[in-house]
Amino acid sequence: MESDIDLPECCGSGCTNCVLDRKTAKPPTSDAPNILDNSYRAFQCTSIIKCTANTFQFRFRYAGTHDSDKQLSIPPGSHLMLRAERGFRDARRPVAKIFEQWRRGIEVRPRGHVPRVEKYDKAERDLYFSRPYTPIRVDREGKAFEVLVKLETGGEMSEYFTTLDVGVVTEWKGVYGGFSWVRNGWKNVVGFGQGVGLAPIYSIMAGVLDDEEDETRLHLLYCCRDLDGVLMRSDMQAMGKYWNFGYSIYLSRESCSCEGKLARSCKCLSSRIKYNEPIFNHRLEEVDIENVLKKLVNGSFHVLICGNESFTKFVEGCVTRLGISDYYKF
Ligand SMILES: Cc1cc2nc3c(=O)[nH]c(=O)nc-3n(C[C@H](O)[C@H](O)[C@H](O)COP(=O)(O)OP(=O)(O)OC[C@H]3O[C@@H](n4cnc5c(N)ncnc54)[C@H](O)[C@@H]3O)c2cc1C
Repeated sequence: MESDIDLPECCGSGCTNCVLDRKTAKPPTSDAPNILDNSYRAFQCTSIIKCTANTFQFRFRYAGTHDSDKQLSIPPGSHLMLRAERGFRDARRPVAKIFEQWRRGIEVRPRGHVPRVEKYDKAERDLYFSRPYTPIRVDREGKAFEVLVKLETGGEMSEYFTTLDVGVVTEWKGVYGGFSWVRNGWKNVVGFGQGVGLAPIYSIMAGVLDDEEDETRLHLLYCCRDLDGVLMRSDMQAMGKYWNFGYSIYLSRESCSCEGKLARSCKCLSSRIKYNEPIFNHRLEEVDIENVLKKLVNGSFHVLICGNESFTKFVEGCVTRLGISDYYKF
């Protein structure tokens, strides 16, 4: 029998019989049956909000009619697969106004050869492609979830997202992911997120704050290019009112006309942020990570990391040098 270790990567072809169903599919977490049972389900787009120049928040609500006894269960930190037809452009749906500016800003380049992983389910016709996305919020009763999507120039699914509008029905399946939250499992959890990599860490931390019996202390270190690129800014401010949540935002490329950058604080920035908003006009450095983690070494703690490859490597290197091996990379 094929062991899980030998299984190939997900080929991104949106197969009904997906390799992920064997690798990282999560078992149901409660007694009520879940709408998401590892087959594609219809979800209608009910809102689209522009968060930054290239990141949009989409809300999707279950569009099935025969599952009134089922609930929508998506554990924090897990992801779903969205699939779309390879021929989605043939539908010639008009581009919604909300995406016009992004589309104008992109340099349109022909798609060259994009390497594909060998198709897992060869019995399935190659009609679809799929990509994973991480819900930031789930409304169990309303059977809806929200995702933050950073549109990539030349990206196939990014193009598909720009053909969506309120009312369009999409196909999602899940639930996937290797991380499981355990209530009060650690005294402290420190999350390092970068850009849209905030999603799994945000959903886990918001879940802890919603759970009155969970007393885990949470520390979020979030990295962005500039102030306009900060996602979930007002949500983080609201979370900051909880006794067990603290955060800092680091801006690596915020332009600055004063000399504050040298002093790791900046007058131009302070005029644009709220009183006591913990936003710093410099890149996250090893010393910042040390300062947070060294205070926690005497209690149990866990580290979560989500960002691009170089960010993940940098944070992983720092925590490893501090002798910490209890960390999870999304
Ligand atoms: C577990 C997991 C969870 C995720 N959660 C989220 C999430 O919540 N939100 C989110 O926004 N993303 C998330 N992602 C990333 C997401 O799945 C997609 O990878 C992302 O949206 C890009 O997909 P795409 O189809 O638009 O780009 P692809 O078509 O896959 O292209 C990938 C990259 O290659 C570039 N490219 C494509 N064609 C060319 C070409 N001809 N020449 C040069 N470069 C080219 C594109 O610009 C893009 O940057 C997650 C990824 C994982 C693994």
